[in-house]
Amino acid sequence: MNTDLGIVSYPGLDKQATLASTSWHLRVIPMGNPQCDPMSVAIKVVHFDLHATVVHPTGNKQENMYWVLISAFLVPLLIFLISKYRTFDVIVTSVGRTPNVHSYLPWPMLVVEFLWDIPAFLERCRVRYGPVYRLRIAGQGVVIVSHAETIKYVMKDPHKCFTNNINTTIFEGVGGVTPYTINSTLINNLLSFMHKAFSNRNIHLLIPSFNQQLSANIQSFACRQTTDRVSLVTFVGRSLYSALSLSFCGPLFPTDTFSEFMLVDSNTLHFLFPFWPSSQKAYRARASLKSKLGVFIERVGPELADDGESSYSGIEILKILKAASVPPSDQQGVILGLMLAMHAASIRMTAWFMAYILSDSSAMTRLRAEVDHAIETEFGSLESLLSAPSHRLGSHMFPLLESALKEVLRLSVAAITAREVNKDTILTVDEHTSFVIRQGDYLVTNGYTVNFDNSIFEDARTFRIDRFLKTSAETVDLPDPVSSFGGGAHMCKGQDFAMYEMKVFAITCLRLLEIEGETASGHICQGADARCGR
Ligand code: HEM
Repeated sequence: MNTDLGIVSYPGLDKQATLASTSWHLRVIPMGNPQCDPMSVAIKVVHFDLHATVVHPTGNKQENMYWVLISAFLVPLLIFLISKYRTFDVIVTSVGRTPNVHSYLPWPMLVVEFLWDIPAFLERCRVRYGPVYRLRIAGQGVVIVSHAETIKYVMKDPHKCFTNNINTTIFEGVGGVTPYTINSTLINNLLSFMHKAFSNRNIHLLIPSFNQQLSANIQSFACRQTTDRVSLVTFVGRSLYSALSLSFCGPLFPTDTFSEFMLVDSNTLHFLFPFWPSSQKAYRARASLKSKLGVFIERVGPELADDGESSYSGIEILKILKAASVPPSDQQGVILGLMLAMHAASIRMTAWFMAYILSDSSAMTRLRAEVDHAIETEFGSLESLLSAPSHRLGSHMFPLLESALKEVLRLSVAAITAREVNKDTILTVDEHTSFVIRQGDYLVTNGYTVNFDNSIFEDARTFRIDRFLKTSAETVDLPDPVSSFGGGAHMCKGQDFAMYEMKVFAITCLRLLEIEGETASGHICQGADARCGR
């Protein structure tokens, strides 16, 4: 059961099947770091359990017991009953109409089945109904599209038939902003500000402080004078979260909000389906996080009154909100919504990257060789790499790393997004097949099918570090339309920075730390064969 539903970072079933079957230890040993006492750090163990951590990154024992009971008895029973008594019919078979997924059981059952395992549900329906089909949930029509070219068309939206309500849903539904406080003009202003701040042209303003914070955070994990175990997501997430928050919002930002943030992110969908059992936990985390953001906004008050441009983009965003008369309590919700975009996918994708290379010792060795070679021949030291312009970390310098990151994104990114249909339109799948899509329906693109399609990607379910490596000096672009960063007007506004930060995290770890996967029994894994905990 997967409850880790980040907005754009849903870890799919396939990775759990291949990587999550055991509990692992990650031994982190700083290499030649004069600030660390090698005797004390060599025994330190950072523990992560891919299944329990990435899928259930947080939660206390009582709540887990609750889930165990539900998982063990009620839910299997429910699923059994659904599959036994529910009949699926293709209601309309005439050309031009979408096949309807029809159930005689009430729609909440469909929602439970959907939330239970989204990729598996979508794949089951695709096999049964084809690349375009329609569900009804609480009276709302939802059309699912699982065809590469059609997804591309929806993202590009050349005839302006689809409206993207996701940002409003996130600000209001997840951030808790009062409905109608923010309009589409304000949202567009915020998005274009984010686009500018995180574009290749401007990230040089962000990266000196980000890189300094990040390498300090990574080293401080390795130098901890304790044998406490932390999860892989925590190791990656805390390091990235505080580095980006401080360089984006300034030194007054409350970095002690990481746990609350992760809880909110993991339960994103539960804000939209409040009946889900863990929703209350998410609501409490959100209240605590927003109250700390409220204190932060109060403390930066004098900076907001300053007419000059702040060196922190987060402060400029608060100025935009203030100028639009958004009340302080709603400013907290907007900031929370933007934080989800900034951190959620990057943290989880970087954690998956670490998990994949820890599972594949030859991939780790090749990456380390590439990093060492670049540092020794081109930069001289890690410090000078970290202060170099971002374009110097491009695919020409780190072709294997770039390919590895693209492969991790292909396998791990949530390839599902939604649009509202604002006028009747025809979706064409091929020259013989097209479907009428009705105004008022929601259209959901299912990119999982495309990412795991063997006719597009050979042996699509396997992690291949050099899949996107054409020659030693060149990487291949992800085949259209499988962009992990979306497409069209709503393409990810932080994609340049996202690639950069994942690279910097990987390079810093590969250069500074000796990292080994180790099974729970203490046996050090030697590549893919060892990863099932034998
Ligand atoms: C590996 C990391 C990331 C991935 C895989 C990712 C992926 C995506 C995707 C697929 C979308 C489009 C959703 C849609 O079309 O409905 C999106 C939107 C967005 N992303 Fe990212 N993202 C990442 C990191 C970031 C970062 C670091 C930022 C920081 C600014 C960011 C900011 C945004 C924003 C503001 C949007 C909304 C764009 C709009 O609606 O116009 N993302 N992201």
